[in-house]
Amino acid sequence: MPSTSALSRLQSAGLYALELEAVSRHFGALVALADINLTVKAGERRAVLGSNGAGKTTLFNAITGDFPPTTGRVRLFGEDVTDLPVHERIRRGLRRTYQISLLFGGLSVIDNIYLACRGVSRGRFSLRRPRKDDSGMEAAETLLSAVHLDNVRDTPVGDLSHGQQRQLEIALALAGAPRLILFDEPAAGLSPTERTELVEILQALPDHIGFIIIEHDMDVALRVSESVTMMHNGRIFKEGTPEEIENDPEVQELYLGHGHG
Ligand SMILES: Nc1ncnc2c1ncn2[C@@H]1O[C@H](COP(=O)(O)OP(=O)(O)OP(=O)(O)O)[C@@H](O)[C@H]1O
Repeated sequence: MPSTSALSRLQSAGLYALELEAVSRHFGALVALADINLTVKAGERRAVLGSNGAGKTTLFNAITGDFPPTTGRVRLFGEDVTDLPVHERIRRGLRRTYQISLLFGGLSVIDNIYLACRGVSRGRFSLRRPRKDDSGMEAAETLLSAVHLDNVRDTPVGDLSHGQQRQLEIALALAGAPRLILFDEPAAGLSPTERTELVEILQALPDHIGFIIIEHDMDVALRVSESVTMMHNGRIFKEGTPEEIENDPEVQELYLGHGHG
């Protein structure tokens, strides 16, 4: 993983983690994304906001390749990945979390993280129980702490609270060497205390890991991001700093005034 000084070199060299050029996505006659131009710098933390149906998840699907764009180009770290499958984008450091849980409920917390670490490593996979000095296990222990789950290390995932499961999903997204993570509504269904913990976890991520967060909770979204993209009807409606977006009268009229967050 690059260090912080490597990050500043990348940024001063003008390297973008993500560049979307005239990206659109149609579902039959429905235009879910229309002519999206978006750049995210290496290490940048960006919130994507917008009301239901604005196109936020479709945007994530276009970036990951789950649903490739109908037109337009997607570049990751300077490389055109528009025609590459999902796993090739993962190899290049892209990760995502989903609104629905994809955890192995019968396995322990540490085993879920270990499997994620092994899944993205290039070594041979073994069904034997890992040794303590297994490098995948060391990485898993580090991620366990990063998401504040040390106290439930050996607990079956099915016995975790909803909030702990969301924290575990973040650990899985951190497996390997992520450079850009897409978080899809990580605060959904969390209690106020769990939201505070989520903010702490996201704020403490290493500087070189950039992320884009879709989040209806404005407080969470604005506290963890340095830039904000507002979407409306499949288009980018506004971009700015969290302060600019929060104080923008049009944003307030369109979004904040309608009971979101
Ligand atoms: N697989 C699909 N097939 C058909 N229409 C789809 C599909 N996925 C999304 N859409 C439509 O595209 C539009 C954008 O949906 P999208 O899920 O991206 O919005 P969103 O901003 O993520 O909303 P939410 O906040 O509710 O998750 C909506 O009109 C939705 O119904």
